[in-house]
Amino acid sequence: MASLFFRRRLSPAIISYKSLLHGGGEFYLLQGNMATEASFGICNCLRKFNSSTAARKVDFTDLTRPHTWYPHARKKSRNVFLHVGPTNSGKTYYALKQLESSSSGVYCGPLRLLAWEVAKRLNKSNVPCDLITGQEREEVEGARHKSITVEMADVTSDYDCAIIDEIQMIGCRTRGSSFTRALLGLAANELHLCGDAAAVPLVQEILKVTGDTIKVQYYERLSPLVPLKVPLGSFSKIRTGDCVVTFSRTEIYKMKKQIEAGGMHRCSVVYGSLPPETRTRQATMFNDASSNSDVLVASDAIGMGLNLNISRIIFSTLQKFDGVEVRDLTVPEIKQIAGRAGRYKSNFPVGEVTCLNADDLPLLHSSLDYPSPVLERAGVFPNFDLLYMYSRLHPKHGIHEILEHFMDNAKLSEHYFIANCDELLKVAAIIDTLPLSLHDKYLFCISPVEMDDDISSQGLTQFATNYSNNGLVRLREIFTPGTLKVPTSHTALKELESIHKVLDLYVWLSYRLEESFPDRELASSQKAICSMLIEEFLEGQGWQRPRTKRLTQKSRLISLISQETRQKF
Ligand SMILES: Nc1ncnc2c1ncn2[C@@H]1O[C@H](COP(=O)(O)OP(=O)(O)OP(=O)(O)O)[C@@H](O)[C@H]1O
Ligand SMILES: [Mg+2]
Repeated sequence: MASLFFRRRLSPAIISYKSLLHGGGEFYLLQGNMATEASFGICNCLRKFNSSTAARKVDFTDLTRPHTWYPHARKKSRNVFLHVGPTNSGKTYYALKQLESSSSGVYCGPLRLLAWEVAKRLNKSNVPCDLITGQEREEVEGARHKSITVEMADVTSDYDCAIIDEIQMIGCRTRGSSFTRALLGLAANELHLCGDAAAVPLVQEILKVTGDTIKVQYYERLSPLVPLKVPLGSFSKIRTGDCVVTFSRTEIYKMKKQIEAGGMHRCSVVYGSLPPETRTRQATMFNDASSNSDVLVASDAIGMGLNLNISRIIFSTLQKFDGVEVRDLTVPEIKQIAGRAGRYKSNFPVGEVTCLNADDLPLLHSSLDYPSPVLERAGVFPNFDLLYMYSRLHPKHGIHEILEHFMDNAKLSEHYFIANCDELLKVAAIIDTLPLSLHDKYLFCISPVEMDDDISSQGLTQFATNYSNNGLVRLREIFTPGTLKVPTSHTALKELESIHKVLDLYVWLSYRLEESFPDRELASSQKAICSMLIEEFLEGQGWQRPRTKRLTQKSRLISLISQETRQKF
């Protein structure tokens, strides 16, 4: 972290000169683990950079050779294994076996929940494994393995073995570039890619220029998935092990209430804006046959790679609002979600899938029969070095203008598209009004903020403003510990979820600007309180409301933590 501060004080000329000399890997600034990957290509540009006329000729928006951005990986001839097949076919299981037997390695997952699951599994198998996500660093003594979210991939370290799970995400509009970065940048002797067969031709094309060897291994489902011919029709037919899928939180709570009103079942809920630790506990409760929750009501937050004890998936709708419009679910989305039913070695060896309404059945059936469309292009995004070098030629441009320029002018090869950065642009528009360095602006832009959530975006604005004014951001300037309460309404619940996001953002920033965001511990303990209060709300939502011993203890714990926190501050 000291290097961050060091770097902020360096003059731009020194940075470019040092990048020139070292050709990448020395500075640690970027997304995830902040590893910069100044490229051979960039280096070639930089060799000319001392001459300003030559610099002006360099086109930093040329992103046609992203494989050259990772000199460390290019020094290796990697053995790449593509494990592809339908859901629940043992792809991740096989790759993890290789990771477990390797001398050092990294698992890169698309979700925090999956990174947690893998770290837990490796540690349980006596393979010490660190957990690293944007907001967590859990280091285990003697660990030579890491389980991380893909954004955290370190492209400057050497690994014996690396896994990128759900590689088809390379085609994702927003996060695809993080998968491309890991694919091109991980310096591993063995690189295992798990996912949908739709990614095979694209990965093969992309890796033609890297000198790696590629083997493709196809997998079959380990247990059957049966599409039902009849719809569920009514919640009175809900059974233990069912998972009802719907896409808005309002609908999730409405359906939970309807199902529980029947008096036969108790529901866990999983959806995107619940704190991840709450999602895991809700899923664990549903998985645990001895708990009183036996039905799951969830959004597509359960859709990727997770192993749940689901017997039957019931789509309440096959449409979702994707932030821009209401649209039909895509074939891969339907398959991913349906694939959560009947997981191999779970309580339900045969999975079933159906819809609530008969009208949706034809689309469900045809989607399950249809192969996922082959991916044609992978996401790519300019790294900080490129943005920075470009900014040196256009010193008056703010980060918004720079990003827009890259979006409009990037040169790409036929296998790539430039990742959508609408969210970054929303932050950039606010951050540009503050007197911050490009690097700091970039950090705030890539931080995990949801700009459409008022509380979350206000939190970010406040953090950035205080940071810019004082260089120091104390959490209690915007948040009074000890004031959190169990929500009594859905509006209050939503507010608490947003407060959790702001605290999560503080923790994220504290890992990157450690001295300026010193209250990580307080933010983490308040985050834990938020999740506990949310869970208490969820427990109180049921058809029975037993004030169990566990609940009372939990309440006591909350008040203890609050007291402790109050004493501390
Ligand atoms: N050979 C095996 N022995 C025991 N359990 C296995 C084996 N193969 C897979 N499993 C178990 O089966 C379940 C599904 O496997 P896995 O998660 O690897 O599937 P996947 O193909 O990666 O699915 P998805 O596409 O949904 O991610 C997991 O719980 C896994 O632990
Ligand atoms: Mg998997």
